[in-house]
Amino acid sequence: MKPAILAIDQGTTSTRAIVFDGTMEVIATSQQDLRQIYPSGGWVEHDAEEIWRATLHTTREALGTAADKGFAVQALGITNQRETVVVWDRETGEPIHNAIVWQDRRTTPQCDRLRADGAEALIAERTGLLLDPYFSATKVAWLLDNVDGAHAAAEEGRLACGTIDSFLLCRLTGGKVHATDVTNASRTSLFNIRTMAWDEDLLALFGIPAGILPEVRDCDAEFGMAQLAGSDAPIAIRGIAGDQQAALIGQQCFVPGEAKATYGTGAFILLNTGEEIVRSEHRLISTVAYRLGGELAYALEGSIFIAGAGMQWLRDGLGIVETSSESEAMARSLEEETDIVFVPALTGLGAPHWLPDARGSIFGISRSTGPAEIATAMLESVGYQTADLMTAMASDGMEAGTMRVDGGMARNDWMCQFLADILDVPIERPANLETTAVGAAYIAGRATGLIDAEFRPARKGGEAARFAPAMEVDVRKAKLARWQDAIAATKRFSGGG
Ligand SMILES: Nc1ncnc2c1ncn2[C@@H]1O[C@H](COP(=O)(O)OP(=O)(O)O)[C@@H](O)[C@H]1O
Ligand SMILES: O=P(O)(O)OC[C@H](O)CO
Repeated sequence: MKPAILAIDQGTTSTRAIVFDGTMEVIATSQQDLRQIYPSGGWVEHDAEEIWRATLHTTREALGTAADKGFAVQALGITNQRETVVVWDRETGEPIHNAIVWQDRRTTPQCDRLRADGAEALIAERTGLLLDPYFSATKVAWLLDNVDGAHAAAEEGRLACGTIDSFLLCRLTGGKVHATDVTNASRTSLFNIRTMAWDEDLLALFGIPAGILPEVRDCDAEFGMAQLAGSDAPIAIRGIAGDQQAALIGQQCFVPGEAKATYGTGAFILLNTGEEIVRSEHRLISTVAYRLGGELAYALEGSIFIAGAGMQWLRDGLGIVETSSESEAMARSLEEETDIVFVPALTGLGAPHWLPDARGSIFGISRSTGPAEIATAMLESVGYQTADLMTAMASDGMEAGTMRVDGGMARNDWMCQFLADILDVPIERPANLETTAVGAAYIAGRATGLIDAEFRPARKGGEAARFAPAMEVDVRKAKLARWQDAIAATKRFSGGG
């Protein structure tokens, strides 16, 4: 049997298992959608058991296909939606509640209280993050405060908590390993990105007992062995990274100044800043990019909460598009530029605004507005939000000359061209858009010697697509100005500006 590497990519909307060979060629894939649970306005949950079942199902399928093709998986990398938290019983392994998802806004009041108490500066200084319900700490505190007996159980050491990587790792190792990696830890608001350790002052601030937290390891550490159906032997877990950091690795943005943008449920732009923690003056966050082979790198990040999720809402909520991919033909069908502006603040606004209470708006509609105009405005909103982040990065002295894109929504050629036009930079898209899984497999493959550290997988798999800016300057400026007006109006309407 030939050696192979398995990546588990547990995303917001689906769980994927992808098997790669030593040259990062895809051997087998399996994917299962994940149910979104909306118990109340602004609340978003996932069933952690469903995530676990999907992990078992997809890995079994992918390992089976790989075996049929003569491949035996020898290393496993995990990558995951970040910030989403699970609290579980150490004894039984059972979650005490649904996972609270990164998009969930229920802890806005807690964040407001902490801000009023003047905690924001300390949090920013230690973690590189801002005070926002997006990050894990207030979600964990909410679970401990709202599930019967949880606080006492946590104090007595009977509970464990972690991001999705940590929950899956615990399950995959039969409850033996309670750990996470530096990238996921850096998203919690509890991890000091200078000392690279949990921060006691922050734990006290958020009211979280240290005993429930996982041990933090490098991305390419030894994380234990997984016994999976479909594999004769236990598989070494040798890689963990949050999905956006894994995409940065998968796109090989290893040199300071290199950046990528991933368009999935949300959209996340990460720019490698090397050994330096770059502090943004424009409300971007500093985060850990990776620690690989002992080398620590940081990133500057802009986080957009609604990208593909907007298209999902048009499909599942409004029913005005049948499939996400149909939006491309709809945008092409318009005979002239749309001047409709859609501010998709469906779960608040992320960077650079950070307004959890903001809600969406659509400007400029008329009797002739139909599904195609709305879908196009939704696609354009992704470009405008990206432009805001690129402007913020440039103002912080970090200019990206080109942008490497990936994620499910980057399949949309119309949107990639609009990105090139509105950002006025070339857009590069790799042949394999699953760069998140590539990144996770690359970490595990490199750690086990199955792939060479110098190997650059994004260059593989055929020609990457390139989209060159083609929009007239005046059109671009007018469009960006209209977007800024719409943002200002949305902020005013939401009481934030
Ligand atoms: N051709 C397309 N045009 C627009 N949006 C798309 C297209 N294909 C997929 N999407 C959107 O991309 C998202 C899926 O991307 P994916 O990277 O799998 O997300 P995640 O990792 O967040 O679960 C969905 O929100 C979907 O609506
Ligand atoms: O699951 P994705 O790809 O939408 O990524 C979610 C992010 O990690 C949230 O920070």
